[in-house]
Amino acid sequence: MAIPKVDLCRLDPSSPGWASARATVTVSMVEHGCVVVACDALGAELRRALFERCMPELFEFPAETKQRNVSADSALRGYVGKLPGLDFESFNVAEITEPRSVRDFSSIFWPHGNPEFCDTVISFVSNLLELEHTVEKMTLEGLGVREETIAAHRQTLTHSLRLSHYGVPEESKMGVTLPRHTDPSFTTAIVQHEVEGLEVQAKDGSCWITIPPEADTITIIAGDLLTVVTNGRVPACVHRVKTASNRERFSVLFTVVAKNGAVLSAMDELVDPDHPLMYNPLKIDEYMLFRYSEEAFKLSDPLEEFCGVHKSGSSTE
Ligand SMILES: O=C(O)CCC(=O)C(=O)O
Ligand SMILES: [Fe+2]
Repeated sequence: MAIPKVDLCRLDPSSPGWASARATVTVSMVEHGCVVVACDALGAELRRALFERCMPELFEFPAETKQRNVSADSALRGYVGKLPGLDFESFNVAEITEPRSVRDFSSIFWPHGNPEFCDTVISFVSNLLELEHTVEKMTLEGLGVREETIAAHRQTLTHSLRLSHYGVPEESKMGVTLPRHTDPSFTTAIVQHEVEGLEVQAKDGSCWITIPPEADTITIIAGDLLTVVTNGRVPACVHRVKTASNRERFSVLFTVVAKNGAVLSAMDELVDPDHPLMYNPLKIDEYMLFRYSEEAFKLSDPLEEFCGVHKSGSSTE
């Protein structure tokens, strides 16, 4: 099984192909909780600058330097070092659409500046922001959400960047370098480069579907927060990283998350007698604390446990 690829190259709402692309994006998001798009968001030169120069240089710095990528909000939004049994490390930079955030991050490593790094990341972010807007608009419009609701939803969003490095997988782990999970985001755009890894679980849980690292494609997966606002129409994508070819791997992720203090609830258009409310309103600060707790790590569906109507309905009766 493969996830079909949707061509969004040179497409805007006035293009003749918009409506059919929108329908395909919506079906893929509803069926798989993800969509693979062919797009011109990343040219060959931007890709090379990012993956062949910026990423290797960044991960070569010593651990003491890397650990200076922290966040005022929460340690979870900074550098995640190698955990026992997991040769995975990652930087997370919050509020990435602010050029100041890119410069502050780069100055940890290059106190005298690194214009190539900053320009590469700023171009990447601006292109991915546009792509993410398009996919979000298509998905929500395709589900029948009104323009005003989409505009109000945008006010709750902020964006972050995740730069990840995976070492050669241990033999005992069968190539799995990041175990099965969903993301606590609205959406995550995942850019792979040359080395395979991303796999999404089929809706019925029967198999893992490999997303090949093709140069012109970007995968956008739905996280828990999109499930809440779409009242369960878009399932959070269950995914993992498995590099069967046992190679080192880099990936870059552009993540759409909720602003601190946001309270998310299902969009009005998506709740009706045929689609009763599935999730109670979710306070993002509380959810993030819960998601990174030891308790939540053990759960197969932390969102349902946290705010599922079915679950809390039965416990408060
Ligand atoms: O590297 C990838 O392809 C996906 C990483 C991922 O799922 C994550 O960091 O949450
Ligand atoms: Fe993920």
